[in-house]
Amino acid sequence: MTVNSQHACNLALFGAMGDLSRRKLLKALYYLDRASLLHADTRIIGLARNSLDDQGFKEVAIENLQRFVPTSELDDTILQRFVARLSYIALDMTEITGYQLLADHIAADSKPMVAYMATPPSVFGDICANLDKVGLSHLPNRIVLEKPLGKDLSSSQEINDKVAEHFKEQQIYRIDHYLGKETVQNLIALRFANNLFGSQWNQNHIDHVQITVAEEVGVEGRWSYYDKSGQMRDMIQNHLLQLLCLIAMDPPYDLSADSIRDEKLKVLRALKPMTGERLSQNSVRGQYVAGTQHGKAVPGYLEEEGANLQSTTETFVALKAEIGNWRWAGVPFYLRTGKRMPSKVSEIIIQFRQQPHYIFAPDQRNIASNKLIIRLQPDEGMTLQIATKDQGLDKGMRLRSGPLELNFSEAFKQDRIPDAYERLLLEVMLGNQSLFVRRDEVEYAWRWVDQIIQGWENSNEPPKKYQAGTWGPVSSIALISRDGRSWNEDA
Ligand SMILES: NC(=O)C1=CN([C@@H]2O[C@H](COP(=O)(O)OP(=O)(O)OC[C@H]3O[C@@H](n4cnc5c(N)ncnc54)[C@H](OP(=O)(O)O)[C@@H]3O)[C@@H](O)[C@H]2O)C=CC1
Ligand SMILES: O=C1O[C@H](COP(=O)(O)O)[C@@H](O)[C@H](O)[C@H]1O
Repeated sequence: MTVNSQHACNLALFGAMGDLSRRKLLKALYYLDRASLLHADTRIIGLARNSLDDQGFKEVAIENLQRFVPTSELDDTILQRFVARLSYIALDMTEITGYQLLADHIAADSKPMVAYMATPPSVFGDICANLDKVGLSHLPNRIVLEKPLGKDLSSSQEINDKVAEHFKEQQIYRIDHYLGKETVQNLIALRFANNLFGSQWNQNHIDHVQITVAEEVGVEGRWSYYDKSGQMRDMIQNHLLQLLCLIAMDPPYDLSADSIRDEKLKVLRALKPMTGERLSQNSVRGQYVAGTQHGKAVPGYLEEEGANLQSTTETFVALKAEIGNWRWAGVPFYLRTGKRMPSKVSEIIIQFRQQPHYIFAPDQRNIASNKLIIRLQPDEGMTLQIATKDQGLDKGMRLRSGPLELNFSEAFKQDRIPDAYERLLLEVMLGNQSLFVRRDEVEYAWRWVDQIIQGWENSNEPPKKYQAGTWGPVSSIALISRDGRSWNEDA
């Protein structure tokens, strides 16, 4: 890709001293510079409360890049070029003082401003209002909003309303970092560039879909945020529903942001409500207790730093979701995600149906169907399980299941797969909204998630306990085995 003058911008990084900025965003920007994807005129203005000057911020950036970028990838010439782009403004984001400095700082040139809000959502409204007051809310300026966008539909609407008073939808880039993962974008290529899959992608050929996002980490010192959220709001409402949409959506008219987002929205609207009997049968919530991971003892959720012993927040969710449309009628989507699982695995399993007439040995039925395993992380790639004849004169027509394997790093000789934030920052700078979530998507996702949370709260049932280092409560196994199916064991 070449970087032309249209890609130059003034990136205003609100919350520049926070964890996300220090750990992920500065690093992603450095890698973009290293890949020659930052225009020579692009400037980065850090904004936070700490009283620092430009030099102090440059030092913070260097210190964090030295910490988070492997030494072999930290090139001194690029590092110097990168920090030369940095400047800093100290401000309280809720006060207008400081915004005029920002406006003056960037007034001298005609580059668009990208305001990245790596801050709590409680200040999004103030930042937007203040940017507007100093004349920075016009097109082509854009804003980037970090998650979480509210804790339910109404709080999300409140945030979106405040932002919308000052910025138009085409200026707003809502982050779901899963959409920036290379392998997640690859779902679009897989489905719409391969007739082999495209032609089979419906209820005639697919038996069911599984989406697993298992994390090894616990709450990592984020108790005060996480306990108000839980795995449903933290992971299902955004990341898993976005994955489900990319798997289930109809082919978009083209690759434009709104064509893709229109199709994703239709899926969210077609999700069958989860209430009453359907909710109790088709959902499991869990909370981890002390256990072991990789042979090491780890604490339970209620023993984590800052824990409230009464908490009934879920750290694991399994769901059987159904999509009420022609393509997916009768095809369950099993979703599961949890913290403190045995390993970090994000994968999507497409289990194809068997052929209509079966002619092989009765004990080999389970081999005679295809399974597509899409590994999002780690070890990004795909495996298609296919049935072949077992080799050898003595085998007769015995079947054997074997993998057709595509490992992205090996196949494409990539030394590193770019982090999601690199892709997302680049797309914002290019002004492409395809990998960002539109307001109506966020709100339909909340509608579906809210009724599940409401149902759980009404039932008064506490989450089921599971030991850290296991795949979740046993009832999550029952949820799928009741249908005569099982979670993919290769996870
Ligand atoms: N950290 C992560 O890995 C992820 C974070 N996010 C989201 O990104 C956002 C930022 O997260 P994170 O970096 O972890 O949070 P931090 O609390 O570490 O950083 C927030 C930053 O915003 C600043 N800030 C907050 N209020 C004000 C204010 N009124 N005036 C000036 N500065 C202010 C803080 O300054 P001060 O320190 O002075 O308060 C700090 O620099 C959150 O919405 C979070 O949910 C999303 C995904 C992952
Ligand atoms: O948004 C979030 O995502 C992370 C998991 O992201 P991944 O890229 O490491 O899979 C999760 O741990 C965190 O709780 C959540 O807020």
